[in-house]
Amino acid sequence: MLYIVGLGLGDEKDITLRGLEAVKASTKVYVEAYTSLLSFGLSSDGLSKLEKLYGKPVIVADREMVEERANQILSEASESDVAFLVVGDPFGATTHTDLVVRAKQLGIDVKVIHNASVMNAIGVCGLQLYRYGETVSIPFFTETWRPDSFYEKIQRNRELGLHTLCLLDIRVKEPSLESLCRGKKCYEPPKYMTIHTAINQLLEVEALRKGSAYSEESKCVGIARLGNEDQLIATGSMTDLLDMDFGAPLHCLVIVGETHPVEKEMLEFYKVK
Ligand SMILES: C[S@@+](CC[C@H](N)C(=O)[O-])C[C@H]1O[C@@H](n2cnc3c(N)ncnc32)[C@H](O)[C@@H]1O
Repeated sequence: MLYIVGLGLGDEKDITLRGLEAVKASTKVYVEAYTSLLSFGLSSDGLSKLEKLYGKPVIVADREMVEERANQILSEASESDVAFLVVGDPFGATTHTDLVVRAKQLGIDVKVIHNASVMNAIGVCGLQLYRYGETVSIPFFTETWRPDSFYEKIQRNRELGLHTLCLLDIRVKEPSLESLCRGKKCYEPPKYMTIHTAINQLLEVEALRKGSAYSEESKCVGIARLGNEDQLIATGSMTDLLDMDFGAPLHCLVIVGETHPVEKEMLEFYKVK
């Protein structure tokens, strides 16, 4: 059996009882660490906390292992129970459907155990799922690479009066991730896009494209460390949010479309000023 287990967004305690049972029953445990990272995954004792709770070793599966060595994981799962842990939900934003399809094609039983995900950002600020358009990703700009395909998507959403959830880039220079999790010296720490950087990039693209998709005055919701004890939600114009310090990662941003009166009332609770 291949168990694909969501770990949730907070810390090691957010695994469900069902998920923990699956881990305990498994002979091998992998943790996928490239679509998102938990705060405990970043600390030097991050992995050992998991290993202590599960009572067994945990293998960090970086992007290369998941994409290129999936066969190894699948062949192990064809012989015994294997747990593949995913921060958030296995099908939240970056999905693991490929692994599920391949396992099913090989006749391996698959059980997915869900958990909270970045998709909870949709409702946490009081906006309604029905009123969201396409989600976008904002990649880090470099001197020579400034991709802006998110612009048309946001523009379309805004024309329809819909909200846009923006997921912000995480850059992990592998193989630093494993060494980071194991508390060894890490030559290049992962880079997480902040709400601040995302808004600056969004405004830069608007200034170039001049399509009036949004402006400095557009209402947004900044969400930091969703699902953690110190989660922070703040709503205001892009300029208001640029003046705020949202603190430690992870961050995401919602560009607000037209609001229902109840959504408006909810947003008032998170107003910056
Ligand atoms: C690919 S998605 C995460 C997928 C993950 N499997 C899940 O279900 O949540 C990664 C992006 O979501 C956002 N994100 C993830 N966790 C977050 C959190 N706890 N608080 C705020 N944003 C978060 C960040 O913008 C991050 O770069």
